[in-house]
Amino acid sequence: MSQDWSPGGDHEAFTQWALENGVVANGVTPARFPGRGLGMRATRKIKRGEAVVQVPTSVILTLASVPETFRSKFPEGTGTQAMMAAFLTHGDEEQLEKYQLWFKTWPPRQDFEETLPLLWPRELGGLAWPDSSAASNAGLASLPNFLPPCISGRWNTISPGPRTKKYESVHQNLMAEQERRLRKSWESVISVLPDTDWRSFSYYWLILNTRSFYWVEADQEPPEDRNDAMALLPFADYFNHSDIEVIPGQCDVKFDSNEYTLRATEDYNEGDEVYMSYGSHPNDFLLAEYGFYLDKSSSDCVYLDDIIFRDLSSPDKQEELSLNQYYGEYRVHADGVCYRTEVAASLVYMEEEDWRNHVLEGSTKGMDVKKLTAVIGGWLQTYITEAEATIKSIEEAEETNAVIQAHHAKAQSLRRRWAQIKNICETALKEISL
Ligand SMILES: C[S@@+](CC[C@H](N)C(=O)[O-])C[C@H]1O[C@@H](n2cnc3c(N)ncnc32)[C@H](O)[C@@H]1O
Repeated sequence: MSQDWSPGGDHEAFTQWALENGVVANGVTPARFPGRGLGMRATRKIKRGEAVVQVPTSVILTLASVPETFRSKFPEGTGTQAMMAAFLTHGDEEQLEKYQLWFKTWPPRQDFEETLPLLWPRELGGLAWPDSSAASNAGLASLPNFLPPCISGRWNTISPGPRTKKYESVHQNLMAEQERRLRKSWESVISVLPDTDWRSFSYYWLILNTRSFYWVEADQEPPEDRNDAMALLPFADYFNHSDIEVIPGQCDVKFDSNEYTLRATEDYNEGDEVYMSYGSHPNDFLLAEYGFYLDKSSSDCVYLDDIIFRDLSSPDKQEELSLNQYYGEYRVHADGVCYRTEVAASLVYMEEEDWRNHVLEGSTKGMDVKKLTAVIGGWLQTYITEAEATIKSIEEAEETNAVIQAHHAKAQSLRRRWAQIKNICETALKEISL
């Protein structure tokens, strides 16, 4: 009789294929974990640092696996993800034959539609795509915003402060960046292969987004855009994420021209789920990019930039922050706010000259802890008010809106995420008030 964690026939057949093709599984096997799909289960005690999976480069799927005759159709500068997703959509059966058992283990498109906000209905913050009933995203701004601001860039209770400078942020306004990347890939592919099917292409693009590993060919320099350094690794793509702290110098993943090696970053007992860390990502990033978030995570945080720039809206003050390398990326963790946030808060109440001397030379003239706490406390309270208003509006929509009712699990997931956000801000508020 099969146990409840048993992965099922397709996964067993694929595992057999992987082992026959040189993949080494050292104490781990694919298994089902409720709420996480497939993952890796320890078949014995595992010690931190042990190599648990090794994948030979002969079976990994990289841009180099895409035949030159296919790649050469695309203009220079076309992204790796776009070309690989196009190959998976169009590549001839013979070329892809050897991977068929692997492809059967991947989640269906329906799973992405359930879990990834960018494919959700517009009422829940999703976007218009070529297969949507809505032709464009016009009118989105008039709907209530249920997604966290780090994902949607939108707020219900405030207008974000202006940004007079550009800066790179990996964890804010996530959906706009995802949309930009996916649309760019789509446009470059249909310009070359106009008969490409959107649903297949976007499926493989999302498979690459959620299952790929960092990879650079042995003889090549790392590309400027990290997204161009990707490969799909059969079998290794079963690992689920946990917020494990990777000890510096003890890499959990390593590759060379022969193989990709994944090491355990913790001790495990037989029957435990063995995780890998996808990176120190806040929950909003995990939700937007991977379609899940963690109940507890020391990497979780939210950003105050939109709130802070309301109080520091003048171009002069923004110039001051920028010149001193303190422009943007203002984080709140449950244990308080980051130093950048404190520096920005000081600029609200200090004379500019005192602030500059403080930032550049450590002068304490003009500093006032009470005023600092009041400014930061006000910012955190603004976020808490937003969380409370959004939770209320999700609850109301669950009573009154048929679309939200039909997508109850998604609405509940957002409601729980907003409760986490409120808790982060409240805990941080207590910390700074001590
Ligand atoms: C690399 S795959 C891992 C294998 C995947 N669970 C499966 O069933 O094929 C990444 C995807 O697994 C899921 N996932 C990873 N870690 C998770 C976690 N801690 N909790 C819930 N889902 C998780 C998410 O759907 C994510 O997009």
